[in-house]
Amino acid sequence: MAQITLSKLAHSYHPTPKSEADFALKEMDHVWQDGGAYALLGSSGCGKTTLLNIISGLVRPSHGRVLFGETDMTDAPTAERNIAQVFQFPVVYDTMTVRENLAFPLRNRGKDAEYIKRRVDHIAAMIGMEERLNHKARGLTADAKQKISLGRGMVSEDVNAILFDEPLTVIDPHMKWELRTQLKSLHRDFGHTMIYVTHDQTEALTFADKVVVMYDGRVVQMGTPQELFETPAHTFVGYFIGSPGMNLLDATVQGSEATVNGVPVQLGANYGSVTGRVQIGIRPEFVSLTDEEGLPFRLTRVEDVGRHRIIRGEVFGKPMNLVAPEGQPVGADARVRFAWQMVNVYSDDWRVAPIGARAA
Ligand SMILES: Nc1ncnc2c1ncn2[C@@H]1O[C@H](COP(=O)(O)OP(=O)(O)OP(=O)(O)O)[C@@H](O)[C@H]1O
Repeated sequence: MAQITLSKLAHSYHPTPKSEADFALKEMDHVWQDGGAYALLGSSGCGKTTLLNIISGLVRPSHGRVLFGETDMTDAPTAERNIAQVFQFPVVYDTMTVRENLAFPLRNRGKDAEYIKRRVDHIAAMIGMEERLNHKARGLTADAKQKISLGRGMVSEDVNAILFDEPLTVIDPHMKWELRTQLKSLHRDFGHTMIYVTHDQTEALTFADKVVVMYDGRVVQMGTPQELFETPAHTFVGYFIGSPGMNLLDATVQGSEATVNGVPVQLGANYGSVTGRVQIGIRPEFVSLTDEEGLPFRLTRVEDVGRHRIIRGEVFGKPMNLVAPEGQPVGADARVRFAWQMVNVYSDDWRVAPIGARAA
């Protein structure tokens, strides 16, 4: 197993890239810790698959280096990298049995028959295929085949990393939950470095210790689920993580006070003088309705979602959602106020770090 370092890594599929827009991956420097469970999250086309394929060696980066531990692997072929990769759709050998498919990576690495049998039996139990080990893969359903692909990805104990590219897309919802739990326990037992690509934030947040959010070819934040929730580093993280996402309002900020359309809003820290396009961000969980001072709120809709309600509306024409306890009355001329410790400040979409504590 190995720590993976991406050093000044960038990738363009154009032979002669002319501007940033020609890069599927913009320059990045990141270290993926040995043994970490990472989820790579972002909308379609943001570069997730490109990044995985660069780590596994299927794509050679046009710029920068990839290191495993201290070893430069940028030009090493896939076979030398000792990485297992599971794709969105099954890759199985139809003429082989389930057992032969699962054993394939171990045979390739010259493991002995007894070890192979033990590992294959163990993995077959994890993916619920013990009964079908001697069946040919041909004729199995797509979801059974995908379980074999997953099993084959997990069968080697000594891989540098296991990369999963939306592996549960074709799996039925109940089995999805079960397999995700299995992956998590596999990670606990063997401590493989795992990188798991998904569009789905629930999948990402339940699987990973660290969630890596990509937007437009960049990693915009690498953090724990709590960090992504409390201090989104970019407005995209605020919007993408959470349901509903973070509320954003244009503002001016001076010291520990923001002003939104002339109305003052307290902040939890001192930000000095912030320039650029300044916005304040607040999660719906930290917004409440008030009869006292606050920002004027125009209600548009109330959704009952089990134990709480999502109250949707507007503040100065901009969307403002809040999560409220079940049954909370909403007045026609309500105001909203924010838990000021939980307000974040953004300049040109990036979070601004406070420069000190708020003045008493
Ligand atoms: N082989 C290729 N040749 C040219 N452009 C490509 C190639 N593969 C991907 N791209 C482009 O690179 C960008 C990033 O694509 P990538 O597949 O890495 O994104 P993704 O986040 O994995 O998307 P998805 O979630 O839809 O799979 C996209 O603009 C895509 O069109």
